[in-house]
Amino acid sequence: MKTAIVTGITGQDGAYLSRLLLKKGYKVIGCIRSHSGSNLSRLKYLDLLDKIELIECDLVDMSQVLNIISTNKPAEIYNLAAQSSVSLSFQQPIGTLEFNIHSVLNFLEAIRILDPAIRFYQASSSEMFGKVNALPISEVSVVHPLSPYAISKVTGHYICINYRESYGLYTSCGILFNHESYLRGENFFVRKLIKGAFDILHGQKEYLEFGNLSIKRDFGWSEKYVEAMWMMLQLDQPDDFVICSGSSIALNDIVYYVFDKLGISRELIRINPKLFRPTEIEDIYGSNEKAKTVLNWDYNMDFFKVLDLIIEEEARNYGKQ
Ligand SMILES: C[C@H]1O[C@H](OP(=O)(O)OP(=O)(O)OC[C@H]2O[C@@H](n3cnc4c(=O)[nH]c(N)nc43)[C@H](O)[C@@H]2O)[C@@H](O)[C@@H](O)C1=O
Repeated sequence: MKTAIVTGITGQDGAYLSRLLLKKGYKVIGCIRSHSGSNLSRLKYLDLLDKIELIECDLVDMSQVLNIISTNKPAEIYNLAAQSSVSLSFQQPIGTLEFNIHSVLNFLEAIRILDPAIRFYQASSSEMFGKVNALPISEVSVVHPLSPYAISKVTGHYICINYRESYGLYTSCGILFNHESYLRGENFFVRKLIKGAFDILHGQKEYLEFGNLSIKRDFGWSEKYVEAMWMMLQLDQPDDFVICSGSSIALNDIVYYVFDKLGISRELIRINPKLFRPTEIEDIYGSNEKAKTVLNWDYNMDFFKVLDLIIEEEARNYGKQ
């Protein structure tokens, strides 16, 4: 039985990836910040809590990273832990950069010292390409980060490439575009919209406030995206892959779709300039050609279908949690 360590296991992707790894017969070890302070609701929702092992580990503390690897001897490590909010990174640039960079570096140093055969997956991000100069984005597009979060992801990405090229480590980076589900945190746009719309339906909110809705993003379905993470680490050679749907949608159209579908008046959509970010990507979408041909990953979900699925799940669970 192979052991996989998953950092960020309490998040949307961590929960779905753990479920996938368990189905494939792995022993799954999750790194958490602390037993008392971690939000285990997603793992509980997917009924994974008694099937995985959770270990407290401060990922910016090298000795703890060395310890978790030497004790558990993983074959694969999936590094999903991060301060993942672009918006928060503008308020907490130092904390974001420190955590998102040092955690990667600690893992790769620990792997280099303890067992260079361990395969490492890094969660890179489409945000790395912020100031877009050509679309669609591919694995060789020029990076130009527009936020502290994006800078931290560019740095983590290149640390992985450098450890691959300099030390021969097996490091693969998944460059994931926005991907959503019912398990997405409520501070992210799509879940905020759908949960908020149900709050309006149930009389808990009078209206919803958003930032800039005139921009476009490439959105997909989280459960399919985590499959690509696992597929990457099964290749003979490490490599980097863009994981995306291949087209972008205007945020306005997403909001209208959800409000219209639930029969909520569009007049209850408010724009609050305070929610605008200092810098914003106007339009971005990627090419998943390499993932489809080299990885054999398939993706053909229309994002409005994804919205339908999240709405159905919200409807089933609203008020229960
Ligand atoms: C690929 C990337 O994907 C995610 O980052 P994100 O794109 O910042 O995600 P989000 O859902 O917060 O924003 C999506 C868009 O929606 C706009 N927007 C408008 N109005 C509101 C609003 O009211 N709230 C939020 N959150 N966003 C809003 C916002 O300005 C942005 O353009 C993370 O997983 C990240 O870790 C990652 O790597």
